[in-house]
Amino acid sequence: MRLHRNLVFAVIDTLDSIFNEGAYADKEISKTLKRDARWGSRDRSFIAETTYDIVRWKRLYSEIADINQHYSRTNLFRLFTVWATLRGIEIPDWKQFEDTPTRRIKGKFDELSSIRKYRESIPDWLDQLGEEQLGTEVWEKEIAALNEQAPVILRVNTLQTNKAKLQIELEKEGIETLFLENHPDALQLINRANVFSTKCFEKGWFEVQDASSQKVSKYLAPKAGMRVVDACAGAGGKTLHLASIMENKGQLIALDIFQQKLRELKRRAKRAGAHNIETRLIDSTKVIKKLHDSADAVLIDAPCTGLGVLRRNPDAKWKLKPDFIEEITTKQQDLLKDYSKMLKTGGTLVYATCSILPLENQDQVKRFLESEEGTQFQLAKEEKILVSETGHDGFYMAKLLKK
Ligand SMILES: C[S@@+](CC[C@H](N)C(=O)[O-])C[C@H]1O[C@@H](n2cnc3c(N)ncnc32)[C@H](O)[C@@H]1O
Repeated sequence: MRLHRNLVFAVIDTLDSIFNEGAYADKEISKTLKRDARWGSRDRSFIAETTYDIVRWKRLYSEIADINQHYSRTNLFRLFTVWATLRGIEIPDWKQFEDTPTRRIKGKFDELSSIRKYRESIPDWLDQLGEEQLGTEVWEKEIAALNEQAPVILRVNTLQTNKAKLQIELEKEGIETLFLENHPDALQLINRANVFSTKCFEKGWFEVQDASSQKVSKYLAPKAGMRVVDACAGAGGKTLHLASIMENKGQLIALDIFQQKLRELKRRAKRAGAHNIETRLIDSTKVIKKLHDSADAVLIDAPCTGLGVLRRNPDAKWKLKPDFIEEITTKQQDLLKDYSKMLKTGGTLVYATCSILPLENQDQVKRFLESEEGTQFQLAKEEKILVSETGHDGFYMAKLLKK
């Protein structure tokens, strides 16, 4: 592979924003990809995948390249050199690479590979927490699986089409897919491709959504005609799925504390042809109080560490801080106590996270059931999904019934 100057510079600029300005990798990569309309699909995937790789392996590569914290442009080129050398890519004789030692990279890689925190490129505190929470054997498998690239999975929008038709139409647009066993609405791409530029996407025939995430709305299993609340709806990944399960019938109330996310949800709902969604911004406690004792089903897709989706957001390894764990677990418990009040007697509550840590999952549900607010609920079932066992994102979901 020959390295092209403008693509390598695009990677370095993107890393600079992510490591030095706190930008989110996915957003920064999308921004970079808009920079040059002449870039073809190979160029774009080089930029995206190389950036993600270097973000994912930041600690390991920094240790190999002897970089302590400061990510100057010279140091970013050093990280790039480690990435390229480990892949057997020849380093060009540009002046930016003059100070980047290529000798000993492979030797240092082998040496560091015996130490988990370097091999898996993870901060000490997170490595310890993962081990404490899951046990050594499970954690080792899980963190290794979380460092792999995730497949692209689509959810067919059954309001517009069906899986077989979508597969045929995508094939006509040059995109081959597979059905996934036990995931009735899912199609997995055989090769990565920019699905957002397809006609099928424009027509609202699918959304990109991991297979584990697709299980959450099915877990709630709302019926057409019900009143359903998606309490942490964000930009609506699960709301749109709920609307299609409800066949556009009944009332689906999507809540969030960010107006901007709800605006994006509305835009996506229009494309998907989902007509039964009403968005409401939580700007005071009144919004929730008004809904007390009124819903047949409530989904709390809670904010969390996102440790189950590290394959897609590897920068979370560096952005998460130990203090956040306490903050987020307190918030999750408050959400369970406050938002469960929206359910009617006999209603169904699903609590879900994209985390693999018991302290955000089963421990939260147990604590809730032992609290005053939780006495009216009973646990019907729960499911823990590990990437190492399923190949799909790490998730947790619990179904609770209001007595
Ligand atoms: C895991 S994300 C939701 C993802 C979304 N359900 C989806 O499937 O695309 C959690 C969401 O909770 C929202 N959130 C944070 N605090 C909240 C609160 N107090 N009440 C409601 N939503 C909140 C965040 O803005 C974020 O959109």
